Amino acid sequence: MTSSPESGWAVPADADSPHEGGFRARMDITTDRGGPRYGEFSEEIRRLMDLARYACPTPEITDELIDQVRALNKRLEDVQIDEWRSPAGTRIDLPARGNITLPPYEISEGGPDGVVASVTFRPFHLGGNDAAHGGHVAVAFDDLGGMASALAVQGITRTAYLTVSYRSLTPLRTPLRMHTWVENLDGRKAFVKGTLHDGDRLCADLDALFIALKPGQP
Ligand SMILES: CCCCC/C=C\C/C=C\C/C=C\C/C=C\CCCC(=O)SCCNC(=O)CCNC(=O)[C@H](O)C(C)(C)COP(=O)(O)OP(=O)(O)OC[C@H]1O[C@@H](n2cnc3c(N)ncnc32)[C@H](O)[C@@H]1OP(=O)(O)O
Repeated sequence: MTSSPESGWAVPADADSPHEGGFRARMDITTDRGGPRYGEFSEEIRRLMDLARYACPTPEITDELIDQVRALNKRLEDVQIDEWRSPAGTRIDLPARGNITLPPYEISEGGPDGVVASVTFRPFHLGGNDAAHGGHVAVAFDDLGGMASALAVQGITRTAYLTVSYRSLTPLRTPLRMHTWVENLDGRKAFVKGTLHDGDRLCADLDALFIALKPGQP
């Protein structure tokens, strides 16, 4: 029997939710949701994705894995909550705020000169030829560009456009340096630039516009 893909999806926000338009009425930045070992849990999920990406199981092992993953999914279905209160995305003590859907990064600088982070694309971010998928590079730029603009406007911003130029292959399994900064702030518009380097080699650069949301703006 296959499980429905919708089961356990999208828990709607309730009356206690801090959600208000595109803003978080309360910035619920946490370091304790999911417990002290939540980072280890996230890392095991990434490892699962890495191993699954390159696995070639026998039909018998596929049968066995389906049962095991279904049991894990059933356990996770029991602890679903809305996006505003899940540890993934709000655990600022963990790589990429604990958000397992982002390429894991660790921020070393964040301020008026923008954001500097070490980003490591994992085996599951493979595009081809042992290099990162360009879409995943754009995801990292979107998040860290969004962070640079949020710092500059002191509020939540949304991507209006995002252009990535791929200058050379982006390696997997290698700590890379991503820098994003606001080049020009014009009212609600934050024009953001960014670079991604492997040592001295430029892998990609960013040209993006982020717009500060108005209070209550959906
Ligand atoms: C819970 C706590 C978590 C803890 C977090 C800890 C710290 C948090 C800190 C920071 C956050 C961290 C990271 C950030 C994370 C993620 C970033 C990812 C962001 C995204 O991934 S987000 C999804 C993709 N994104 C969309 O889904 C956008 C869909 N879209 C819209 O929502 C609207 O379209 C919007 C809002 C963009 C604008 O709409 P609007 O109505 O507000 O404004 P309007 O249209 O009037 O534009 C105002 C001025 O921008 C110009 N303008 C607009 N668009 C333009 C374009 N494309 N090109 C050139 N100019 C443009 C206009 O021409 C005008 O210019 P002017 O004022 O000069 O006339």
